[in-house]
Amino acid sequence: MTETTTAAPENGDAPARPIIRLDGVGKNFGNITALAGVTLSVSAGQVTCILGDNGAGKSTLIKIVAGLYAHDTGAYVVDGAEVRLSSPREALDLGIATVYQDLAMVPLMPVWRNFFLGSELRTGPRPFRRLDVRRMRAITDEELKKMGIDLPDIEQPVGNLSGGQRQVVAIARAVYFGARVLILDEPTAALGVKQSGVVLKYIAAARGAGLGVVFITHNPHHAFMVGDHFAVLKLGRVELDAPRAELDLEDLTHHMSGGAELDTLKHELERTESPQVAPLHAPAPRES
Ligand SMILES: Nc1ncnc2c1ncn2[C@@H]1O[C@H](COP(=O)(O)OP(=O)(O)OP(=O)(O)O)[C@@H](O)[C@H]1O
Repeated sequence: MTETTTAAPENGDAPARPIIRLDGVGKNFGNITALAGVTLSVSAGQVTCILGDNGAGKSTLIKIVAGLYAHDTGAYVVDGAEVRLSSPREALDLGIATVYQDLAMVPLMPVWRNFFLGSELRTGPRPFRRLDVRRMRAITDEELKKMGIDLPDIEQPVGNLSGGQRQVVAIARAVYFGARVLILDEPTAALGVKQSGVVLKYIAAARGAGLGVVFITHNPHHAFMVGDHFAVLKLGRVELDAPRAELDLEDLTHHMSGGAELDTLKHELERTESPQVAPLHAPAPRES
């Protein structure tokens, strides 16, 4: 296989204690079971990919991890202690940051302003405190450079950036504000090949900075470029849970494309082609 990968090197060391562990987690909405018995770990310096089709339960899972939903069953463990989060703020305080697809950015505001959105730095004595524009610009510039992101002008509105660049700014922002776990909700879903590559590169950079990354995606190719561990969700359950060493891109694609179901369907179709089914004949020409 010629696929280039940027996965973490396997060094044979015993894995460190995970930052996050879900143990048999379930969530119901009325009589709909969105998740059931989900067990999953996220460790520092590792990219955990969560794949699944529409309705598989990916959003519900990240909303539990991000503190938006409380789980109904099982345990959510952070740094070895069981938690029950009741807001995204609590998740952030534990170092768990989520970058959603819509990114929560203000398109007309400059890049540096979006970088500090909601956590602006201020200067001067009360009650005359004002935004510390100089320091926010300098930090944004420095942090983007640290991640290897080269934007020509951090004064430009964030809406002028490409989708991939905006994702990358959001990743750098989460790293700067102390994330230990970064949850990325389908960051490459709306992007072309080149822009997806840019985002995948910075997912690898976040892992390189020691973060535990949870990468939600529909795309097994993207997952396999950066993933250290893969979980495929199906109808709310973990259908496949494997470290990189135990599978290849073909296995992952097979699982994602409903490979097992397609195999069954193929066999059923073969059986249907039996002699009981009368062959079709062209109607005899009508006599005039
Ligand atoms: N707030 C809700 N109320 C009722 N049912 C819900 C709610 N949120 C999710 N569900 C149901 O739970 C199941 C899992 O949905 P979820 O959105 O987590 O899947 P998903 O994998 O993120 O799908 P997609 O890729 O389409 O976003 C689906 O059957 C969905 O209809």
